[in-house]
Amino acid sequence: MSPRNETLRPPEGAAAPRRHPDAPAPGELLGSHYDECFGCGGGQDHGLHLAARAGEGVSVTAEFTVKKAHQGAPGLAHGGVLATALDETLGALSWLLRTIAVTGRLETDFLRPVPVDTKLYLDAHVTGVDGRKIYSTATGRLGGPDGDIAVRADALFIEVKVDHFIAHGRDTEIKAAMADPDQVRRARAFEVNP
Ligand SMILES: CCCCCCCC/C=C\CCCCCCCC(=O)SCCNC(=O)CCNC(=O)[C@H](O)C(C)(C)COP(=O)(O)OP(=O)(O)OC[C@H]1O[C@@H](n2cnc3c(N)ncnc32)[C@H](O)[C@@H]1OP(=O)(O)O
Repeated sequence: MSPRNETLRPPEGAAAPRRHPDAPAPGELLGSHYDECFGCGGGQDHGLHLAARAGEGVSVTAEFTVKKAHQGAPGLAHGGVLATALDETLGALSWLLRTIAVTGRLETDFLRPVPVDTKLYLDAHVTGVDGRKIYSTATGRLGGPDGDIAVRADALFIEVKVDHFIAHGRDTEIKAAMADPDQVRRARAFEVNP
């Protein structure tokens, strides 16, 4: 499905996505980029605990089970939580590019309601790269990786350096992250030239 919004379509001359030679192998679990991340971190009780795996090329798959804490309407997932699942899955593509990137735009289509306790099967891939701009798309399906599409998104991520987080993050958390060798290792795993 091609993006409905022109600004999310890779422009003429954009480069084809290129998997970094040191990217995790297809099938490898990517792990969390930050333990306190609401999308993928183990340290957030009500977080999504989304688990992503490297796919072929510049693609990932991920799974997320909707919990009681994620409701909007009775027994149904909140749309913002579903958008977060898509955002997090798209963010995981950074591991394959070995580029740190943040979401600039995220356009989400909600096609079916998603009940509590449902497992959402997500996949995402990069569609093109234009300088710092990374174009990508994701879907979330019900029942299995080939099930009906419940949600989909097109996105534009923008490449940033670690300095982006150091400049904008709250001091307490940045200091703690910088003092944690495991966190520094994870940040470096995203960057070709840290
Ligand atoms: C050692 C300790 C340190 C810790 C390290 C931790 C490691 C963590 C590792 C990995 C983290 C990954 C986390 C993933 C989590 C999931 C994803 C999220 O939810 S991310 C959060 C939500 N997003 C934001 O908070 C962005 C907020 N926005 C910004 O900060 C800026 O706007 C930013 C960086 C996106 C761009 O600002 P500019 O000043 O750098 O660059 P400009 O010139 O404005 O944009 C560059 C190009 O992109 C276009 N652009 C930018 N934003 C756009 C937009 N919204 N729509 C269309 N185009 C846009 C511009 O038009 C420009 O294009 P032209 O080069 O002129 O062609």
